[in-house]
Amino acid sequence: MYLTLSNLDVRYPGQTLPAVRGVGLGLPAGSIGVLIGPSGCGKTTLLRAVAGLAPVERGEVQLGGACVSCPGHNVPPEERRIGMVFQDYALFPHLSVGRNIAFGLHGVAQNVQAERISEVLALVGLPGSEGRYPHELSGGQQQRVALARALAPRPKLMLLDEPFSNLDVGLRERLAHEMRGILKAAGATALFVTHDQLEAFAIGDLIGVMRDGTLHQWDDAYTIYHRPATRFVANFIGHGVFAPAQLEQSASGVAVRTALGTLENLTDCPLPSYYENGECDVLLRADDIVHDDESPVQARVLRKAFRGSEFLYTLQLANGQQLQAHVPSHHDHAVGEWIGVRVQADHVVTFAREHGPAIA
Ligand SMILES: Nc1ncnc2c1ncn2[C@@H]1O[C@H](COP(=O)(O)OP(=O)(O)OP(=O)(O)O)[C@@H](O)[C@H]1O
Repeated sequence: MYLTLSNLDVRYPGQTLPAVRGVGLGLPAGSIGVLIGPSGCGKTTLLRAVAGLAPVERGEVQLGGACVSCPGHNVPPEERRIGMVFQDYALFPHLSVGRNIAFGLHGVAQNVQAERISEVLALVGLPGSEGRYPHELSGGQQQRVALARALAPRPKLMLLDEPFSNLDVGLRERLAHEMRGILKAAGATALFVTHDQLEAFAIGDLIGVMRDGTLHQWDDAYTIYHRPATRFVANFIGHGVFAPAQLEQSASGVAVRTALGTLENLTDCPLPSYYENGECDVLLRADDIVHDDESPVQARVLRKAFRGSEFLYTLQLANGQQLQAHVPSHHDHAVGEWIGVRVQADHVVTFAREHGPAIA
């Protein structure tokens, strides 16, 4: 691993509880990790701790095989060789683009500096922009200059904290893809903070879902979505419901009985063999529920949200259980109508029964 965090606690002075607690993760060289979670869960604090800008109380930060924050040993932020990009661009308005980028290259011979500036400007898709000024650039262009400036000194690690949050939605989505391409072309290892899950999926090789200072899961996007480690992750990412289910032994192993039929471990997602009284909740994602006129199971349309290519239907079974389903938008059913549904899930994920919110 290129960046390793072990059992990290970060506590601000005067606070009784650490803002980050017991966080461990590993980021391979050249990979992009994304931290996502509700406001105040500690994403920025974790990023700042990696940079050496927030007080680590316990645990370790290793970067490129060397310890930068360990008990009794703390490398100062300016010696960690970390590049940072924040939401507010932070370009110097009175300096040209070239001079802004040169700022991170002090001590470098002028001709080498000029070469590197033109190289990183080309990398971020703004070749030849050395002489322009920040006020002559759009928000997205300014953010790309900020990225070029952070990349110019060839940092060991890039930290990006909600770099698109000041941009409008369409631009954010495009820039998220561009940003991934740029970081990959630069061979950078990066840790990125966002609260937008589509942005996280677009950018991250690995995604960390945080809550209340703890890291609930650190995995690739597919695993986070299809095999959430906790109810919180299941709830926070994507749409779906927790449906009451009963664990039972079947001829081929363990299965769960639900109001929509019995589900077995269909692929590589083993079902636990025990829950108290066999009672559990199964996660049914909106894309696990298929609209099928032939199905004997009927559900009533409670709500519908048009999403272009599909509707997100909120449905209710005769027993009152709610479901959500993504249905191609040419199946335009009215609220109150009964439609046939069945489960088509490749992953069966269960959690201990909890009488919390039914909609994930
Ligand atoms: N300098 C500080 N001193 C004391 N407490 C702080 C400080 N900075 C942040 N906190 C607290 O630490 C917790 C985590 O904050 P942090 O900014 O890391 O969360 P976040 O997940 O990045 O939130 P957001 O998505 O809103 O930016 C919050 O409870 C916050 O109030």
